[in-house]
Amino acid sequence: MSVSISIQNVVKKYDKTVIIPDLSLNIKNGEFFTLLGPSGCGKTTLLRMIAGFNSIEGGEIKFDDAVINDIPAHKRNIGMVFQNYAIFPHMTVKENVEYGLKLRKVPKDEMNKKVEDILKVVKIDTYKDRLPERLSGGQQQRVALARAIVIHPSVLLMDEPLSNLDAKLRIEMRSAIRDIQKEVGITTVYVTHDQEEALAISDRIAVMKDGVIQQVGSPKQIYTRPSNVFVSTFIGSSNLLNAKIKIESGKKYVCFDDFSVEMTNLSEDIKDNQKVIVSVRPEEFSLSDKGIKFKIKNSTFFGRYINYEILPNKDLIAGNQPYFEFTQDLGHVHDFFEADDELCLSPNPLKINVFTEDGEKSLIRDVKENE
Ligand SMILES: Nc1ncnc2c1ncn2[C@@H]1O[C@H](COP(=O)(O)OP(=O)(O)OP(=O)(O)O)[C@@H](O)[C@H]1O
Repeated sequence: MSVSISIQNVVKKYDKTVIIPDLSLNIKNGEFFTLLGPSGCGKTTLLRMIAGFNSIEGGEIKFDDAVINDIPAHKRNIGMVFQNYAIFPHMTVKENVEYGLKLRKVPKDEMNKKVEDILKVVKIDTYKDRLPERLSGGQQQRVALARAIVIHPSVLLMDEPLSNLDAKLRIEMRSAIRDIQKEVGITTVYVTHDQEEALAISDRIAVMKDGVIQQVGSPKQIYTRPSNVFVSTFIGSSNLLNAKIKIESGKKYVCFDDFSVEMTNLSEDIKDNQKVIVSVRPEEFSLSDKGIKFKIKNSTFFGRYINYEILPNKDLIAGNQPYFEFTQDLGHVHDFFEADDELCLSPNPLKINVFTEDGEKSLIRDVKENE
């Protein structure tokens, strides 16, 4: 039986070093939930706390209503899939998948049926008598997945399961994993530092930094309405511009040098003259007669679109990004810009995000840190 996971005020320390100071999170039953963040932010540490491989120095973790802090890993009924497939090399595919059921002393007929079924679900039934050395990386990861889910775990935990696969196979496997998870319906916690993978695979994502959750939301919420500058730059690319708020006759504007755009979704408490950071995604700019002036530094042709590295007036550059980006879809475009060309770009006021000067808080109405 799949369960919900409630994590309340958990603390993780290694000796005196605090890795997770105080973290709370609720994961719904059947949900595909991803922990996303840069290397060292504590994703694996948290996953191992849920699994029971790491001690918990404060707070509690519950599966449904039961506190599991002191329940040993082998009694938590979890399935795990790791980056290095961790399947037994001397056993066939079928034997690997049977392993957990044999440990649980499942009767032979029932075991055979379960193994046959799961091998079909993960689409490796035709290789069932092969040894792992004769399987591709993707097929080996399917075996690891089958072995994890055949025992009907309450929770499936996956730690960077696609890291060892090449780019094309990663894309193929991430949709396979998503389909399989939906079919079996097991609550899944997935760890990755790959933001594109997280966007493609998850129902919800928690973005972490230094052991602290920055935002929880659906991929769309996190991408379109990040709750702070860190999330906005960690997920996808964002151009960060210094700007100032102008309020005139009840209308609110974001001003960049001599160009301004009216915004209708800024929060109520925003002040006239307030300094802000505006984050604009490369696809949220459009060419315009009036706009922010940029100079082309470089371009990269991707076939379907072209990506320009561009630079504005240096007073507008917030943070230390070496260049800005502007993406042009090539569907209707025939002329390309060259290095040193100048252009005016207008940001789309419905799409851009506005943050406090310190980058910590969104100033867009109704942006939530936790949904
Ligand atoms: N056994 C340990 N003893 C001491 N410190 C540890 C231990 N395991 C992890 N850490 C530290 O805890 C922090 C978080 O590590 P963790 O592996 O959870 O990060 P992560 O977000 O999963 O990173 P990655 O994406 O690189 O795997 C790091 O600073 C790491 O050095």
